[in-house]
Amino acid sequence: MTRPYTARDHLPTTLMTAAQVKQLDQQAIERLHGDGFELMSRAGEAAFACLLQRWPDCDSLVVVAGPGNNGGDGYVLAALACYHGMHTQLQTLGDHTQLSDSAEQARAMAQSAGVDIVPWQGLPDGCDLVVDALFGIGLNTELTGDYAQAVAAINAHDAAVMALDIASGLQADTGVILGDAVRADLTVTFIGVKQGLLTAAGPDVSGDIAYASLSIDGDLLQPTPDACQRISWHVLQQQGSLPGARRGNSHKGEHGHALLVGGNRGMGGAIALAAESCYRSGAGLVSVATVEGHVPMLLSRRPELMVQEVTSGLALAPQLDKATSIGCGPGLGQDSWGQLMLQSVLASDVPLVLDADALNLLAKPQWQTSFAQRSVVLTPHPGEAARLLQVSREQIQADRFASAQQLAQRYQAVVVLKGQGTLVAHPDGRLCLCTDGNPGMASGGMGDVLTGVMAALLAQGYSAWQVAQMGVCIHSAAADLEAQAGGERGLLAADLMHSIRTLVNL
Ligand SMILES: NC(=O)C1=CN([C@@H]2O[C@H](COP(=O)(O)OP(=O)(O)OC[C@H]3O[C@@H](n4cnc5c(N)ncnc54)[C@H](OP(=O)(O)O)[C@@H]3O)[C@@H](O)[C@H]2O)[C@H](O)CC1
Ligand SMILES: [K+]
Repeated sequence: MTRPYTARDHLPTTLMTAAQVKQLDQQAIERLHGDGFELMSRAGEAAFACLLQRWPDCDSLVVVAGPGNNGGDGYVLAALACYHGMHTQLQTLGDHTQLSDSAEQARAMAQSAGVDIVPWQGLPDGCDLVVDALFGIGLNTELTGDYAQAVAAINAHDAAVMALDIASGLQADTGVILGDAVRADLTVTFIGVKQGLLTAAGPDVSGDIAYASLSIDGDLLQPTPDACQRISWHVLQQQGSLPGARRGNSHKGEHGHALLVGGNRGMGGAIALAAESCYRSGAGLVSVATVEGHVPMLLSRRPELMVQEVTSGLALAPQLDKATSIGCGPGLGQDSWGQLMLQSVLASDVPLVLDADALNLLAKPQWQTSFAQRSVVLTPHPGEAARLLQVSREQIQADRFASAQQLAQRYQAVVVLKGQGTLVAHPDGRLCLCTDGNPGMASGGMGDVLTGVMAALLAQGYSAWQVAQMGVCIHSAAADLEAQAGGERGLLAADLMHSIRTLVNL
């Protein structure tokens, strides 16, 4: 059994915004007695080392350098490539007479190394590698004019692409693309891993990510309380934060009793998936409250389940009394039955995970509530999040970090904002980003499986904050293991069950 470990697991667990990195840049430069060129040289050297490791046979490259210090990094790298005997051309965009002192020194270094420095003229055929030194964390508006043309030319060229610090066009804080963005095979990011590399469009354009601290003093790299933390199954396992194997003398009563509410007419599969993943995640007992007609299907699939056909909120009450956690939403529907079920669930104080139609009902004005005194996890995808905040899906995705935090604040619950680079937000402002997961998860039922995992962990007594992090990482890591075994396309929600069981025991 391979343990989940992705290419992102070698990255630091503290993620940063552009402002936080800029502040570190300045502090580091102060400690270098104002010598910004020293730091820029280290950036160019680190990037060149990654180039040699990734493309040892690279013989010719074109560096596309912008008007700022990202361009400065490019000049340093070009000089090193030239010293190394590579055929090196550097094409400049923007007014190079406006270069900072550090970048001016780097330009002089490239000139003395014999780099062929010319204004932007398009990319020659036959070069092995294009280095994107157009923009880094100073990008502040959409790319236009020559910059947009250069990005399009880089993306159209058949050479490999290495981005310095961040793919140009990608917004460092949100992972949103400003107009267009370079699509890199490798991004070498400096000093701090920008949070935008790992969510929204970041993973689509960054390629593999290498991190270089530039040997700045360790005390500068200590995580700040408001920094977003990177999590994964591997990270949680290293921290000893996963359930792990059970003690010998335990019995089912100790592992909680989860109640799953949903499976309206025509949606029995959703609650079946949630119920099975709940058992597979270690719940001692799992009950299901659903509509008439689903009992045979559920019991034939999972005879261990206790299934009740519930027709009213009153009939749900005995189930609620016995439960140590509730998962409400998979296949719930928004008709009168679904509303009756949600009404009873909200009236209870049992730890709760809400998903799918439970969230869509909660978003309606007449359902508005908050959960300050209850252990609750909400698990919206961007569309459900948009309804919960009465904004558009585009607005949610425009700044996923802010959206997740707004939701947590608004509902006083832990929020899982699903999607590429799933985010976990706490009402007190804490924020995590999960780097496990893959596009194969965009298939029906994956959210139902996650609800079951979370209901099981809540039933076992973990806090909502622990449950959200563990649940997301176990669920995504299981999907990674299944995708590695059989491919992302055609990955089905039910495929995760075996790996979920394995990952809660490792
Ligand atoms: N010594 C250091 O600080 C180190 C920095 N590193 C590298 O530097 C970049 C950050 O460099 P910076 O100069 O702040 O900005 P950029 O190079 O990313 O951008 C250049 C300037 O371009 C302007 N800009 C922004 N957006 C656009 C746009 N859409 N179109 C045209 N021009 C744009 C902007 O200037 P303004 O005057 O408009 O603000 C930018 O300043 C960092 O990413 C690292 O690569 C070293 O790595 C470490 C040392
Ligand atoms: K760049």
